[in-house]
Amino acid sequence: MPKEFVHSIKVPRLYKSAAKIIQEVREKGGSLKSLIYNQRHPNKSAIYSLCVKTLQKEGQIDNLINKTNLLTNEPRFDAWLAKILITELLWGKNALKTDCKPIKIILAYEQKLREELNNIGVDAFSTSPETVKNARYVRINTLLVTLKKGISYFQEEGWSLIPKCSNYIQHLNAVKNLKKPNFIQDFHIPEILVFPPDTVFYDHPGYQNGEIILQDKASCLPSYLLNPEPGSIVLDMCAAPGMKTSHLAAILTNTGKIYAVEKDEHRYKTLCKQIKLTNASCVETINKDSLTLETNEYSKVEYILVDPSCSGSGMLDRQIVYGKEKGDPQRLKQLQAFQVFVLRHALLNFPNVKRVVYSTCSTHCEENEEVVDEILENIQNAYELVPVKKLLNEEWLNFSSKKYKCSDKCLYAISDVDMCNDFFVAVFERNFNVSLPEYKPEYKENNASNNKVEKVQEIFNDEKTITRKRKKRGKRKTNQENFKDEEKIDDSIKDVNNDNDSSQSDGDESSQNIGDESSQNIGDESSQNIGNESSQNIGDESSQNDNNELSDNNDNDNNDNDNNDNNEPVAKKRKLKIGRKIKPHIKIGRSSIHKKLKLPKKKRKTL
Ligand SMILES: C[S@@+](CC[C@H](N)C(=O)[O-])C[C@H]1O[C@@H](n2cnc3c(N)ncnc32)[C@H](O)[C@@H]1O
Repeated sequence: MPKEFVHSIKVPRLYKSAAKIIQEVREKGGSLKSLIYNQRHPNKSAIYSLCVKTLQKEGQIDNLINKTNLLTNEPRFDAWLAKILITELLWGKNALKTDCKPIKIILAYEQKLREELNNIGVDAFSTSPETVKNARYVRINTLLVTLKKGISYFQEEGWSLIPKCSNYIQHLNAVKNLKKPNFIQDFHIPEILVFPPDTVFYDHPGYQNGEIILQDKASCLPSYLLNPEPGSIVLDMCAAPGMKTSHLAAILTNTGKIYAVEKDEHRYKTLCKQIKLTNASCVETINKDSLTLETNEYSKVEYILVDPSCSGSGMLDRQIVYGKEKGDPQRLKQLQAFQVFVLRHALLNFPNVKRVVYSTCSTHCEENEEVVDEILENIQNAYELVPVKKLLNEEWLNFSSKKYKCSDKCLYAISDVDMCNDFFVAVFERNFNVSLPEYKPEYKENNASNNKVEKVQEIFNDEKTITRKRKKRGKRKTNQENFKDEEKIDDSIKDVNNDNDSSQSDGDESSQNIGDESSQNIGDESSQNIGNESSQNIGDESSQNDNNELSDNNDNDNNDNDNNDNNEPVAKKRKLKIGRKIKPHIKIGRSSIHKKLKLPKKKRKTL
């Protein structure tokens, strides 16, 4: 081929996509997993491992770029693509084989880069932990397939179920040492199966048709601890993308009712898809701000889940991108104000609620113990904060700090110990002998963000009082008036929420999905994976690329954006053969928790 044609060889799509993604993550704070799922690339796992590796090595790479003057000498070189290609060159296997111009440039710098890398040392400038490796959790969706059948599918695929352990510490050891082909049932939540970290289930037919859900154990704990009895009425106040809602529906065996409320319109659509995919027929989805729910209409609610927007600092995915975050104090205060506000609303405005669970995927006490402490002041004795240790038969290891009023009654999941995401859960139980305290907004003078939320709360309360008075007088608000009220509340709270939503979408189960792949790739196997997958792709993709330039360019344009918080592409309608639908749900032993939570059968009328 004549020389002049060489420059027309395109950069493999894998590298272009990965470069675009890390640019978005760094410049716009985008969620790594969402961005990857929004790609149409056939090998998301390869893109993910390449992006993760690049983000982890970013400090080193920046240093190498400076020392070698790469971008000064090549001013037209895209800096993000340079980072991706350097990663592939230095930490990939047999990488950078294509003859396109950017790759040729990087190869021309290879010797310098390697020399400088030796000078810098391996661990210098590393931005995030490289050893993040959690187990892979699969929740069997008992609304579509029995647990027994779900287990047997994996066994038929060559997996081998190892026996359950007799205590939690033994279980954790078993999970730490889990190697293919072994898997184990979770110690606490029977419908969760635990696989070795380097297991990929994205292409599993059961995942595609909703029979298995890739949900981290930590994210299953809130619904498990809320533990609504079949037939009861549940309110999920912050529902999208619906992982916990669908888990709750499974716990209810699709009996009773779940009101799943989601404020964000886009996320609401994802919620609806997830509910449909998982056959959670007892769920009624509501696209609304749960703070503006007309509580009279939901007066029969017995259980509430409050899983609000949070910093998401406990998510492995975030830790990969940002390292272990200290958290910006001002932002944490804003989040806290919002979290207190929603939780207080749940506890004090639904007269028949028996139990409320509050959860975050945050490691910050500002979003956890401090929220619970503030709430404890408000609720007086109308609720008891239940010691989670007891609910879990003493089989748990990490709890909230004793230096707070909530003491060690709340649960912490700690990734290094519990082999799942970091999570916080508090369980409140109603004491029907004490009437609910009046719901009064507090005004905090020295805290701007709190003021903002308290102001919203005041508006909200004023509106409620007006509504009540109007109702007493037999007057209903016009739709227009209602709309204006919502707007007012919305505007005031917008800033607080906007902040949260980007992070909270990373939050939750995210790690369970691509997260798992990340972990599978990060550790020892990372370089293997990057190497294998990317070099495999170079050839294929560049040839694909040559023919498909348009689709390549439109990578981000025509996406369905089906991803949820976990970045699971939900609602894939393809019906795959595995696992014929099996109607009813098997019985799962939750009686121990029910026994622990001795709830009065008689409900007192309050409010
Ligand atoms: C942490 S995510 C919830 C994850 C969800 N529970 C799950 O397990 O899939 C928080 C969600 O709450 C929503 N949200 C925040 N403020 C809300 C409000 N006032 N009313 C309803 N939804 C809200 C956010 O848009 C976001 O989708």
